[in-house]
Amino acid sequence: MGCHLQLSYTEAMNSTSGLQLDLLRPAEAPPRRALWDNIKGIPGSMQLVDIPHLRNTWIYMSAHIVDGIKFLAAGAVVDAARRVFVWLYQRVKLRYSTSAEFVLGDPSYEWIVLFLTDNGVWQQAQDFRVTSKSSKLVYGVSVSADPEIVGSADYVPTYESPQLFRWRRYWVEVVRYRTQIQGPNGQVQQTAAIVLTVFTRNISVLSELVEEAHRGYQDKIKPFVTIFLADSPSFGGTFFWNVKRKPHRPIESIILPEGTLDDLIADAKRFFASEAWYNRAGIPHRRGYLLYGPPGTGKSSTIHAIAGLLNIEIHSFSLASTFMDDAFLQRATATIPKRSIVLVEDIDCCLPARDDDDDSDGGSPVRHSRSRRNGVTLSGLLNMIDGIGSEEGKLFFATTNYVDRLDSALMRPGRIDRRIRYTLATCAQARGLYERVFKDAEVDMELGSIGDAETLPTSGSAPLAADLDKFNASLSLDASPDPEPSAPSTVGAGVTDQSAAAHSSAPASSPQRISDERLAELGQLFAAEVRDYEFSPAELQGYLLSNRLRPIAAATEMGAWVARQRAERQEKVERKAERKEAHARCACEDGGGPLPATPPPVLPSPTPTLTPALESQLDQGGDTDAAAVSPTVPLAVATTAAPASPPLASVDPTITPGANLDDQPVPNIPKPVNGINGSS
Ligand SMILES: Nc1ncnc2c1ncn2[C@@H]1O[C@H](COP(=O)(O)OP(=O)(O)OP(=O)(O)O)[C@@H](O)[C@H]1O
Repeated sequence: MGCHLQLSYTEAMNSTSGLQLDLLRPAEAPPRRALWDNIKGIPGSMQLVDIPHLRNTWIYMSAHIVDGIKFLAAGAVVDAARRVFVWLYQRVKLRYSTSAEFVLGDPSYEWIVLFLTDNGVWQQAQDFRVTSKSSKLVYGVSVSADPEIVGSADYVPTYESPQLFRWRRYWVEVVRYRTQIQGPNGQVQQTAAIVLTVFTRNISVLSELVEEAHRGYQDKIKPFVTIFLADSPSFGGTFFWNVKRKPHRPIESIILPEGTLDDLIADAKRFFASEAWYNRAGIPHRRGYLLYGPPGTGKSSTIHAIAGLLNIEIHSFSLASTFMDDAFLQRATATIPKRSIVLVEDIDCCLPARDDDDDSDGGSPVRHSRSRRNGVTLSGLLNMIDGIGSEEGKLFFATTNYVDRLDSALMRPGRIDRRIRYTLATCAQARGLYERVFKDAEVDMELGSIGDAETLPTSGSAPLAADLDKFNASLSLDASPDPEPSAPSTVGAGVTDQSAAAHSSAPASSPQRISDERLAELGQLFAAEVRDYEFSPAELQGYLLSNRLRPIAAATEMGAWVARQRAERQEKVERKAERKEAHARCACEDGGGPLPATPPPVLPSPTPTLTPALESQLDQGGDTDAAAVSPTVPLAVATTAAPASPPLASVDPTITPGANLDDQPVPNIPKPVNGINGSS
């Protein structure tokens, strides 16, 4: 058996030589045991060993060993070369390059991503992270030509291996990597960073690159307002600003009493233009505005429109976030770049109400009291507003629905320099809103027809019907041929369907633009149905949008809508009063006392409200009350229907007209009716 093995092995040896030995398959190689037996000469097999065979074996093995050594040497050389190259590369990189890191969450990260996109660097990538887009700014790579699909997702490359590209005459290396960082409470946050290395010793090249990236970013986002939301916890001092973009809001789309916006914009522009003066005078270069009033009156919209007009970014804080605390506010504010808006919406929401103050220790009682929900204190908020981080050309905006909850320390000049009161819509605003929604609207005769049976109220009030008749008589659309007189048909509550007749003679379904005069007339008709300070602009906008394709019906049906709203409000008031009464009855039964008779609730109509003019006088000592610019509103308590206004004292006897608001208790703006005033 052993001999047979040896023989076959010998044959194999004879038939192979040199490099061919390498091709021997393991199956053809002699069993190791046989080789071992040959060499060691185990008794019993000694007689089988012959020298030539042993020599062949040695030749075979030495060939392998030599080959192995060759491979090892080659590997060592390659490895050494690689190490030398890396070493040299690192030296060159260190000596002849400058690097910068851009961390996700920092605004500069956005600049660089966009810069790399514009320079086509991403095009070489093969590995992407896809996120559904929340903004219209495309960072990623365009992958679809379908306009329905384009822009619906972001393709952000995720590769971690270095990429080289040429910028101007320099080579630039880009590496993007993902990492995790751990917060103080053990939370883990995923983050990413981009490292750019420019191969030059001239550091100004890198800063030029960053500046170019910033400029490109600003050009690209010009049509957008960028909003950085501080809505994630910070990790080891790193802040994660969640970035959102909104298209610019045209300033004309904000309908406020005349002069309000112009005044505010002029003030902000003056502020930015007078940095040198601030520095010379030793006054911190910052300015604070408080916009206050019921919900849906345009406070946030104003800020976004101003940010768009001045081309500045908004950094917004939500004080209600559970992770917010004083230290976060301070550090996050310090990261906000110069010439930005710092926005705190609903600034009252994290602070204890004034009523709570009484329980605190004297002096400035709420100064250190903690928010009910998180670690933000009034003291922390004040430091954020006028601390070092806020001094570099920043506009501070705060909004609130509950101005009377704010501490006077917050309202003092230097922190809040101007207060602007927002009210529910006046008739003039209602008209402006109507015209804004339907300006340049193309009206399909069919949809816009005033005589359309489906759009007309079937049981309209007489004044409405009369208005409609009057309006019908003058209704015609620009560029439409004069309607042929036709037999009038009666539709709805006695309204002549002249438009329907016009429709029958007009070319079917040819949208036509409403002329400005007609638009103004329709706007007037619309506004005539509402009272001053009865509905918020947001409510009116909601109604108008639900009739966006029916401008004429929107005007003519407004009366019905208003009637419905009033009925609903009255119903709510009654329900609320019933609940209160039931509650009181229960309490009396529990306590055993007699139940006092309560008069049935009546929805106050008209709703007494402080007019903007009155508010203006109250604010004279303060910097502003922009809503008061309207000189036509008399100093009185506005009533929504009664011709005679109740005396001022009936609203709040503590308010002295013309006095500085800071010297007075904050005026007690009448409680909203059914929550329409926003302060439920
Ligand atoms: N004065 C206004 N002019 C034009 N549109 C307005 C006005 N007020 C409100 N709107 C519209 O109503 C909606 C809500 O407005 P916005 O968010 O600015 O109100 P707000 O006062 O900030 O409300 P809140 O106090 O609830 O935050 C927006 O879509 C805006 O277009």
